[in-house]
Amino acid sequence: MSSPTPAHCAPLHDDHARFQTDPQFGAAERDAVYRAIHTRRDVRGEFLPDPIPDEVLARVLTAAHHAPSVGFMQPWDFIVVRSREVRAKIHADFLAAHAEAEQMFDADKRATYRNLKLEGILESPVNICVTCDRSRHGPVVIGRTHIGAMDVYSAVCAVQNLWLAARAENLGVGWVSILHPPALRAALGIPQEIIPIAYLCIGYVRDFHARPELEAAGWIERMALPALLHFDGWQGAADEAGEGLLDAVRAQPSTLR
Ligand SMILES: Cc1cc2c(cc1C)N(C[C@H](O)[C@H](O)[C@H](O)COP(=O)(O)O)c1[nH]c(=O)[nH]c(=O)c1N2
Repeated sequence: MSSPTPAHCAPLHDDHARFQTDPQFGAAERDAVYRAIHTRRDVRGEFLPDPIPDEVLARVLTAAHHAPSVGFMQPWDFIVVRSREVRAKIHADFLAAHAEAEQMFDADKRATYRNLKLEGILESPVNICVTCDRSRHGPVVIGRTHIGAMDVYSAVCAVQNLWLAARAENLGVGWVSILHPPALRAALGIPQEIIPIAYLCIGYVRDFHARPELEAAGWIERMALPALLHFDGWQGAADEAGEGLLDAVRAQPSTLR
């Protein structure tokens, strides 16, 4: 199953045109992007074992690689993990970390926490570890001169691109962070100077949940966006323009609230 070069890429690669020749999104394209954003889910328990075709995974990884990055640093690497043996090591570490994590919550929440499905390391056919090379392109990076964590934030942008592209490919992704970093490093042979950013499980799914699973489980609800909007400063109240924006936010479909 080969796919043609996407139309929006062709002019750039063929003529090295300076500007995009077809820059405007139509309504259907816009809606497709929002659909990917709003229907993306963190997938844990719904994975199917079906293999992911190489060309599909290649598109998803290419999307990740086209994320924004500070100073165009592209600090990421992607470790594609298919080996059951390697995944089993990481899963064993998850079980240990998960048991420790349970004890960190208040006693009345422990039983709920214990019963949450929080990973699909063995059920998903592919795991991907996204890393950050903090020294890539040397010590001084445009945009990271005063806020050192910008390289890490850039690697997270790659994760989000991957997650959304995967959704558009009908692939589920689950981020697993209940792991001991030294164990993850050891299982994957990650050098000391490289930071593991995200351990992701990826695969086709039986279903995508309609809502975040933590919300459905009564753990935490989605917060109301108007309560998170500030105007001209943390303490700022909405003026007339602000009220207009708040009304527009409140008019968003109720299914998104
Ligand atoms: C940095 C980071 C780390 C984690 C997560 C996310 C992010 C951004 N999430 C997924 C998280 O629980 C989920 O995104 C929210 O609950 C919202 O649900 P949806 O992603 O909208 O389905 C996550 N989920 C999980 O089951 N185990 C985990 O260890 C983690 N870790």
